[in-house]
Amino acid sequence: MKLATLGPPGTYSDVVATMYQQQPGVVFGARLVYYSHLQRCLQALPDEADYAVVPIENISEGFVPVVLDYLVSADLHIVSEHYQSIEFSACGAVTELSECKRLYVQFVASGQCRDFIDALGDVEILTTQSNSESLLLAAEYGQGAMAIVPNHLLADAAAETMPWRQANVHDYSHNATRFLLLAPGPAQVEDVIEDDGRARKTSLMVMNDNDRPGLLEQVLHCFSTRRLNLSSIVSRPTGQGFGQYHFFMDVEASLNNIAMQGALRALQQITRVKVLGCYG
Ligand SMILES: O=C(O)C(=O)C[C@]1(C(=O)O)C=C[C@@H](O)C=C1
Repeated sequence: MKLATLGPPGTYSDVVATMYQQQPGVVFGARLVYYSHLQRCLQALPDEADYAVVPIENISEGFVPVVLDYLVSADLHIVSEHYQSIEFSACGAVTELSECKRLYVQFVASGQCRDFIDALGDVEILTTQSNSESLLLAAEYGQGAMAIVPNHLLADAAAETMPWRQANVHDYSHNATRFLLLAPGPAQVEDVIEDDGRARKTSLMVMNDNDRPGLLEQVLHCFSTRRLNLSSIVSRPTGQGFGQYHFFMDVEASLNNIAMQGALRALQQITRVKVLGCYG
C-alpha cells in the first residue's frame, strides 16, 4: 500500500503521513511516496498511490486553494483529518540577519511568518513548493541565503552547517494546520452507517452550475432549519465568470444522522452536491 505526500522528506505533510503510517488504521504500514508539489500528490491517486495526505487549512492562512479546487472535480473522498501544530525556524548562511540577500520560503508558510519576513527588509523572496525544498535550496545557494523551515528540520544535516539558526519565527504561537487523508473513489455512505457514538463531520462541495438570486440562502436554510452547525464554509471561483462560486462546507454531523440525511436530500433538490466524506 502506498501513501502519497509532499516531499522531499521533512515536510509537515511527511510528519502527518508518518503518524498515519505508524498508527493502527487504514494506512498502517503503508509505504510513503514523496511528490514535489501538492497537485502531484493529489494526482498520484489512484494509479500511483492508494492514499494521500495533504494540508487543507491553516489557522491564519485559511484554506489551501490548490487542494480545494482539486476536490471539486476529482474522484476522491476524505477518510480522516488531523490537526498538526506548526512551528517554523529560520536558518541560513549568514552571521547576522542584515547579511541575508535571499529567502526561500514555502508558499503557504510565508503567510505564517509575516512578521519575521517583513523585518528582513528588502531581500529577494523565492517561494518554494515545500518547507524541505526551502532548506535544500538555501543550502545549495550558500552565502547570503536563508530558509524558513519546520523547527524539527533544524536538526537536519543541511541546517546544521548554517551559522544562523533562529527557532519559532511563526506569527502565532498556536499555529496549526489541518491535514486530510484522502482515498480514491466517492465517499461511501454505508461506511458510516454504524454509529459508534463518535462526533463526526461531513464535508460537502455545493456545486454552482446555475447561479441565481438566493441560492446560498436556500443552501444555508437546509442546515439551519435542521439545527445543523457548519464549522466552515468557503467559496472557490468556478472559473466560469465573476460572481460564480462553488462552496465547500463542513457540517458538524454524521452522514447517518437523520437530520443530515434530510438536509442532503433538500440540498440535492436545489443544486448539485458532492459528498466529500464523513469522518472524525
Ligand atoms: O511544506 C510543508 O512542510 C508542508 O507540509 C506543506 C504545508 C502547507 O502547504 O500548508 C503544510 C503545513 C504548513 O502550513 C506549511 C506548509
